[in-house]
Amino acid sequence: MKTALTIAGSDSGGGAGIQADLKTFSALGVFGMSAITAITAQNTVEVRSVQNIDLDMISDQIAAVFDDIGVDAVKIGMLGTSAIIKTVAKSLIKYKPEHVVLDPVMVSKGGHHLLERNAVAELNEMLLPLSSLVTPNIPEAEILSSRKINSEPDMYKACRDIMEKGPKAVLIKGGHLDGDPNDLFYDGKQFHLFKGERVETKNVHGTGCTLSSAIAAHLAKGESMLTAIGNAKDYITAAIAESLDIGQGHGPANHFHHFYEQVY
Ligand SMILES: Nc1ncnc2c1ncn2[C@@H]1O[C@H](COP(=O)(O)OP(=O)(O)OP(=O)(O)O)[C@@H](O)[C@H]1O
Ligand SMILES: Cc1ncc(CO)c(N)n1
Repeated sequence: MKTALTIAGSDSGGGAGIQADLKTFSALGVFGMSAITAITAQNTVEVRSVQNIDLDMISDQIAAVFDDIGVDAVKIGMLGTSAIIKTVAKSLIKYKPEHVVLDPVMVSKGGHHLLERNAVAELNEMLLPLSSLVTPNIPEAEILSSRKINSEPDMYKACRDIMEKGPKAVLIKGGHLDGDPNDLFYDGKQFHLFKGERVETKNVHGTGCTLSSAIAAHLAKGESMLTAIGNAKDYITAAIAESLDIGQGHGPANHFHHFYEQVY
């Protein structure tokens, strides 16, 4: 069986972070493993508190998985601090996984900072060069490219800027712009626009986590980058279309709607 490792934060509410990633891996038939970087007390409304995990514990979790089981693809989510970024970068340099999908998580939907503001330099310098694909949303792409993004043409310019930081490819998610949520891919040679159709719902908690872990799962199964992204885009669109109206805020994407239909 193919395996995927998520290096990310825990969301007690189950909609984002490690929990979203493991649900996605399972739904796509890949064996999911985790290295937890931080624990958040979180629900559909807010992040109440955050506890970062000790650096040694983070690198031990990663080493335990690589030394024994092996990893076909890595997904990286919330990293919290520049010290955690450095720790994860060191592990990636040691184990050299073939596929690394980096979701540069910075701020939660409710506005809570999940990455120290001064850690962006480390993200750029240490992790982007180790990534097969980096998947910023619009605000994250603005920070990584130091450029305002108000339209699709701006996304093309930001893709070029972000590629200069050294990832093998970039996918800017268009969900935060008006209109249909189209995501723009660039690998330094070709652009590809992955077109979406906007689902009118507030239940979009964890959609970025889900998209990046779905890409990692499809890469783990041996698909090419463009095929993996296309399949992951179909997966997140269906998971948003069937998203769950639980909690008072942004409800989560639904990974198992076929199964849930039977048990409602
Ligand atoms: N309302 C929507 N309908 C359909 N697709 C959407 C919608 N909103 C976002 N998407 C798509 O979902 C994926 C995730 O994008 P989004 O911009 O929501 O990520 P994000 O902001 O990083 O999410 P989060 O921080 O909650 O994890 C992208 O493919 C995007 O185009
Ligand atoms: C733990 C965690 N990771 C990522 C996100 C994405 O917004 C979140 N809300 N929480």
